[in-house]
Amino acid sequence: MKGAWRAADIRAAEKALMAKLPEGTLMQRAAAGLARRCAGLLHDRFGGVYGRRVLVLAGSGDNGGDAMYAGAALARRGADVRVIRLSDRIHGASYKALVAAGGRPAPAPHGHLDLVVDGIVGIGGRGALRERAAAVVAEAVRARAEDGGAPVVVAVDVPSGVEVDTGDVPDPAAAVRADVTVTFGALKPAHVVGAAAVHSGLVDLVDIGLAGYLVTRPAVEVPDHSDIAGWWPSHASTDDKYTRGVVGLATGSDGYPGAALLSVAGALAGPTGYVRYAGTAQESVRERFPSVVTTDSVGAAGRAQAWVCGCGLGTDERAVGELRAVLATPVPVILDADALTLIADGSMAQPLRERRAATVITPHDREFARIAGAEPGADRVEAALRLAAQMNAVVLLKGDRTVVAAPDGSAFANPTGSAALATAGTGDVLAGLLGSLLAGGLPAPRAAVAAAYVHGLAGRLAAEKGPTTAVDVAAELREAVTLATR
Ligand SMILES: NC(=O)C1=CN([C@@H]2O[C@H](COP(=O)(O)OP(=O)(O)OC[C@H]3O[C@@H](n4cnc5c(N)ncnc54)[C@H](O)[C@@H]3O)[C@@H](O)[C@H]2O)[C@@H](O)CC1
Ligand SMILES: Nc1ncnc2c1ncn2[C@@H]1O[C@H](COP(=O)(O)OP(=O)(O)O)[C@@H](O)[C@H]1O
Ligand SMILES: [K+]
Repeated sequence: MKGAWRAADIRAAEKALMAKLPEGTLMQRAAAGLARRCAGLLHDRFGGVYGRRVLVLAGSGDNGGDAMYAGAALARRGADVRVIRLSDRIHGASYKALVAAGGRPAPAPHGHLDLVVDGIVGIGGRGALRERAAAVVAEAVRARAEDGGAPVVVAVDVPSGVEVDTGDVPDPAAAVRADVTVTFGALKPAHVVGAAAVHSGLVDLVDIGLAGYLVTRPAVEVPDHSDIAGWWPSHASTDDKYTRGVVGLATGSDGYPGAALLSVAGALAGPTGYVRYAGTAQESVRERFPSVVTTDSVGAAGRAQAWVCGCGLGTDERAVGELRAVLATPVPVILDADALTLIADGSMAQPLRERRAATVITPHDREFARIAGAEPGADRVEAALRLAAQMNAVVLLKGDRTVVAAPDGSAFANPTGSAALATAGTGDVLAGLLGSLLAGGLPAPRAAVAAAYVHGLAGRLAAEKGPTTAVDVAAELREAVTLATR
C-alpha cells in the first residue's frame, strides 16, 4: 500500500527533516532526481541529452527552483535549455546556476521543443493556472519535438493547475497535462484521485528521505498487487464448498434479467465455493450458469455469508421486500443500483441502523447525490468519507480511480481501471465480485478495494482486445484474478 499525503503534512515532514540537514539539501536531492528522470526520458526518446531542446517553465516558488536546478544539470550534459520566468520573483540561486550552466532566458516558447519541464507551481499551488502561465503552457505543448511528435511534458512534483489535496482540476484548459510527473518524498492525493491523476500521467516518486518524518495518517492509500495477493482468500485442503463461503445475490428483475446474469458472473470469479441466486431471473441464471443454486426470493434461499442486493432489482413492492429481507440478515451486505435508490428516501434508515454486520454501498456520482443530497464534488475522498461516517457503511464511490472510504476514516484510491469500464452493466459485475470477497471472509474495506482493483484490471484486459461490454469484463475476471493474486 502506498500512502498519499496532503500538502500540509508534506510540509511538516519536510520541515522536520530539513532541520537535520544543511540548508538546500532537500532541493538538491529533488532536483538531482528530477534531472535523472528527465535525462532518462530524453535518452529513451531521442537517444541522448546532448543537443536536445528543453524548455523550463519556472514559477515563483521552490517548484521553479527544482526545475531550474534540474535544467542546469541537463545544460551541463549539453542540452539546449531555455527558461521562461513566469513571475518577477523567482528562485534566485537556481536561476543563477542554470544561467552559469549555459541555460538562457526566453520570453516565450519558440522553435522545436523536445522536453517541457513544468516548474510553475508545486504543493504551494492554488486553483487553476493564472492566465499568462496557462497561455505559455498551451503554446509550449503545441510545439513539435525534433522527431515531429509532441514534446515530452514532465511535471515537477505535481502538474501545475491541479488541486494538490483533492485531485480536482478546476479548469482543465488551465492545467498541465504531463506525460510523467516526478514527485518528491511521497505521493499526494492529486497523483491518485480525480481528474488530476489523469493530468499526472505516469508518476515517478523520488526518495528524498522523507519516509520516517511523515507521522500523520495518509489522506488516501493506493493498493498494489502484493496487497491484493496477500488479502485474497486462499483455499485450504480441508475446505468444502460451504467453508469457502456462500454468496447470495438478490439482483435482476423481469425488466432487467441481464443484471442478474452479470452480477452472478462477477460472483463466480470470486473466492467463494457456492453462489446462490434469489430472484425472478432464476431460469436464465440456471441456463447460463449451471453451478448456481437458485430460488425466487431471499426468504426461500438458504444461508449465505454475504448478500448482494440491487443490481437491476427494480424499485417495486417486491424489490422493497427483498431489500428488507437482505438488510435483516446478520451478514455483510452490498447495496448497489436500485437498492441505493430505495434507501435514498430514508425509509430504510431503521433497518440500516440496526445492522451489526458490514454494509457496503457502491454509488456512482448520481446515486451518491440521491443518498447524500449532493454529488461528491471536488473532494471525492472527503465526500466518500463523510458519507461512510454518516451511514456507518463502507462507501465505494465509482468512477475513474474509484474511491473506497470506511467509517474508521481510512480511504483508498483504485489505481487500475479503464475508461472502457464506463459502459452499462460493469457495475453489476463489480457488485457480484465484491459479494464473493465479503462472503469469503475479507473485511469490508479490503473486499471493496480488492474488488475494484481486480475489476479494473479486467476492464483493461477487455479494452486491450477491442470495444468492451460488461460481458467482456466478466469474461476477463478469471485472468485478472490470476494476475492480481500471484
Ligand atoms: N519544502 C521543501 O523542503 C521542498 C520543496 N520542494 C519543492 O518546493 C515546492 C513547493 O514550493 P513553494 O512552497 O515555494 O510553492 P510553489 O513553488 O509550489 O508555488 C508557490 C507560488 O506559486 C504561486 N502560485 C500559486 N498558485 C498559482 C497559480 N494557480 N498560478 C500561478 N501561480 C501560482 C504563488 O504565488 C506562490 O508563491 C514543492 O512542490 C517541491 O517542488 C522540493 O525542492 C523538495 C523540498
Ligand atoms: N470514466 C471512467 N473511467 C474508468 N472507470 C469508469 C469510468 N466510468 C465508470 N467507470 C467504472 O465502471 C463501472 C460502472 O458502474 P455503474 O455506473 O454502476 O454501471 P452499471 O450500473 O451500468 O453497471 C464502475 O466500476 C466505475 O468505477
Ligand atoms: K509543477
